[in-house]
Amino acid sequence: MAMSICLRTHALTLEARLNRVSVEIPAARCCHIMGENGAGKSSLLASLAGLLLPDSGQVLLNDIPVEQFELTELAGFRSFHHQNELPVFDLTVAELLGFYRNSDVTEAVPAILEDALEILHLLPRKLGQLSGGEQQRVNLCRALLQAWPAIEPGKGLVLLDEPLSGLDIRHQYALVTLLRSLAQRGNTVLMTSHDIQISANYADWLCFMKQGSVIASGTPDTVLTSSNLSSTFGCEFEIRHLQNSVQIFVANPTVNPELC
Ligand SMILES: Nc1ncnc2c1ncn2[C@@H]1O[C@H](COP(=O)(O)OP(=O)(O)OP(=O)(O)O)[C@@H](O)[C@H]1O
Repeated sequence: MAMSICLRTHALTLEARLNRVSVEIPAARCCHIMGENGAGKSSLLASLAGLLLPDSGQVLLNDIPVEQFELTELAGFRSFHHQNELPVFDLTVAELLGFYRNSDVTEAVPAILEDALEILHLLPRKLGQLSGGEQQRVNLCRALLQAWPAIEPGKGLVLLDEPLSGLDIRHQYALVTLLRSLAQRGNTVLMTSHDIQISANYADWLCFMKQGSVIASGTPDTVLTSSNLSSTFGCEFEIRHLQNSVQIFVANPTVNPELC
């Protein structure tokens, strides 16, 4: 297997966003970061990408401080997908992807990406005329295409902020299956997620955040507990283990009784 990328942070601190976060993300795994709104997931992801400088602490990428990499060097092997970032101007999908596609990539959309994201039929369309979910798929394709020469042989780092948001259920499952297979090739994949059910079943590694801190991280069989879920999200959960999957039920959602 190609050498894969490992990420580590040491006491990463960013005022009111990250509070001395020390966490290790294993190489060649698909890691899902979970937590309530404002927990610090996007801030951690952007710091790991080398795009957000901490007030103190460090991000190490294969044991090298991330700030020692030139941004152009990072862009060659690291994909970064933000939420809602498609440009508003009047480009077609083909024109946008053309800007980001590395010249080593010969296909308009590599087959493995097309299988999951279904982009080809959208190529002639204007960006401003796409639905929200179509825009999200194009945006994900753009991020992966940019570093595809590194990702294809399993040497990439893929960081995606809420990639499931806006996708229909079929595309959600197609995407998490794609991401798991990219990790199996050797890529290190990290994504934030609000879908506990999908993350419980498709992550190799889970990271739970609360109020700027990582409160648990590890393989699902070690950290996917009702106690960790309850500390992270502030409601009660029941976890049922089936033969090949895990089902999560919210046992006691915290809502205003007057609304029931
Ligand atoms: N650019 C910014 N400047 C200052 N504070 C910010 C900035 N962006 C986010 N924050 C704050 O930092 C904290 C963490 O935000 P972050 O976006 O990392 O959370 P998140 O876990 O990704 O949330 P969500 O699930 O809502 O996307 C929040 O309190 C947020 O209000």
